[in-house]
Amino acid sequence: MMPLDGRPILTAAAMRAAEEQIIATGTSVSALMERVGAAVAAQVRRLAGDQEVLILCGPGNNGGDGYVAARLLAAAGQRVRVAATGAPRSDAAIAARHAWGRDVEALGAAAPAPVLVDALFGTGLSRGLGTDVAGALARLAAAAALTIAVDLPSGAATDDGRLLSPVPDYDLTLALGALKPSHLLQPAAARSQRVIVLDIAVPVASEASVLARPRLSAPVVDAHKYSRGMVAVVAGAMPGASVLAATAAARGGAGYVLLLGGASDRVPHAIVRRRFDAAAIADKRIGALLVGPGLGRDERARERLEAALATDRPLVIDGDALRLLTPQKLAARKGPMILTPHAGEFDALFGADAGSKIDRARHAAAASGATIVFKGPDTVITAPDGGVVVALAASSWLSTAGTGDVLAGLVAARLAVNGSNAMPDPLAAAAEAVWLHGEAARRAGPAFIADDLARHLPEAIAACL
Ligand SMILES: NC(=O)C1=CN([C@@H]2O[C@H](COP(=O)(O)OP(=O)(O)OC[C@H]3O[C@@H](n4cnc5c(N)ncnc54)[C@H](OP(=O)(O)O)[C@@H]3O)[C@@H](O)[C@H]2O)[C@@H](O)CC1
Ligand SMILES: Nc1ncnc2c1ncn2[C@@H]1O[C@H](COP(=O)(O)OP(=O)(O)O)[C@@H](O)[C@H]1O
Ligand SMILES: [K+]
Repeated sequence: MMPLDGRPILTAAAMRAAEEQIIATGTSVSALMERVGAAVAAQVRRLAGDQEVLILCGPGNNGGDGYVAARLLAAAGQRVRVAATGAPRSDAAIAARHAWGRDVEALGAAAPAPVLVDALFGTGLSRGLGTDVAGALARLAAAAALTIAVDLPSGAATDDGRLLSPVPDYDLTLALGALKPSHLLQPAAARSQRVIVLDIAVPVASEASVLARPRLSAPVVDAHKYSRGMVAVVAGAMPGASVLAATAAARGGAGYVLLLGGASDRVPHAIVRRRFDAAAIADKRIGALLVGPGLGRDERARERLEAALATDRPLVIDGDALRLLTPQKLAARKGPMILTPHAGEFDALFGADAGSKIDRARHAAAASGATIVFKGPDTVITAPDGGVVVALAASSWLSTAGTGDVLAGLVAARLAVNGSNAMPDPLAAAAEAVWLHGEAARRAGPAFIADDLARHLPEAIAACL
């Protein structure tokens, strides 16, 4: 099965536009539905074996896909029943219902089957399911051994990961033609164990794609410690955080890591310690200057942040520093910047507006001129020029103190390494860091602490060489 890495992510409107393009070139909606139904039926047949299949059909084209799949499964000898919310409404779904030609049970009265296929609602869902429909779906899903959603779990909005009504757990979602934001954004993404994209020969393109394993290279043959990429980490009130970040920067591929102004004595010997002063952070060899982890929010923190902003060095801004800034102030600064907020820091800096995590991160990048790593179980990376990368769910064991400091150090390392070869590409650097962070967490297994994570970074890098 094709991996999801690097695949485009389309909103409901973009998917509809792609479908309309195909329809405009002479493919009918029914022909497209036949293609979808066949692809769905093939997956169901592969997984169901000789178990009975119950397909739930809604009123729109998602339901139409269900009727087509039912007909093709029955023709192939599969035991299959159909239950529906009512009569189909779209022309293509009406035709598909007619072609099925067999009994259609009322959803509320339908008996369960071991394999449940949800073709109730897809990208056309406009509100939560009624309580009767949601209740029947929950009952039938709970009684099934295998649950499969066609395009999207019914009740999940397409574009922002919201659940408009209660959504049961699915073993598999068959995304039609392309991934939609809710296949990656929480809480909707967590409703399905797996997602497979079915190719329905609709050409799809998008500025947004799934985070892919980066291709990295070993240092060039004549590399030296400064040419490899130099990171300077500004320390502050909580020295442990800056040590975690500096350690991650060193293990994340930087050739030289400076820790400026830290009070901790438990620092790896490879990390060079210096007093913090304006001259130290203006060093032209610094490929990325990190400010924020453990910085504090006192007067000294403000001074250090101001000094960092005043340099022309590529900047990574995390943690406390994000609480001391405004988007306008960032927009006024020249030079590459990457911000790594979690949800609380994001809301404080950019406002707790409504909208999808992707749209909010996109607006934040445009408003600040910085690349944004909007962290969480569904990390979204956006660049001011519109590029968007969304990470697949990483290990939930990352929800432990200090892993954000590790990520910030890693982002700085990748920015410095990336900038030592060419013009820095902050989006690529941030994407590399998020991927390596997730991979290190996967390799660290359960119940790791942030200190352990940095130790797994070299293995994660090795997987990209
Ligand atoms: N477009 C194409 O060419 C192709 C699309 N394909 C497939 O179609 C899917 C999109 O189809 P779709 O646009 O018909 O929407 P769909 O998700 O079936 O539901 C819309 C219907 O439900 C209704 N409705 C909405 N919410 C409701 C609620 N809570 N409770 C009750 N009713 C509700 C809504 O009416 P409303 O009441 O909102 O006016 C409307 O009648 C897509 O996911 C893919 O599976 C493929 O076959 C390839 C070709
Ligand atoms: N449930 C989760 N699943 C996957 N990744 C998570 C989860 N919770 C947190 N993370 C990741 O762990 C890191 C936590 O960062 P942050 O909240 O800044 O923590 P801290 O400030 O303690 O270092 C981020 O990279 C975030 O994306
Ligand atoms: K569905």
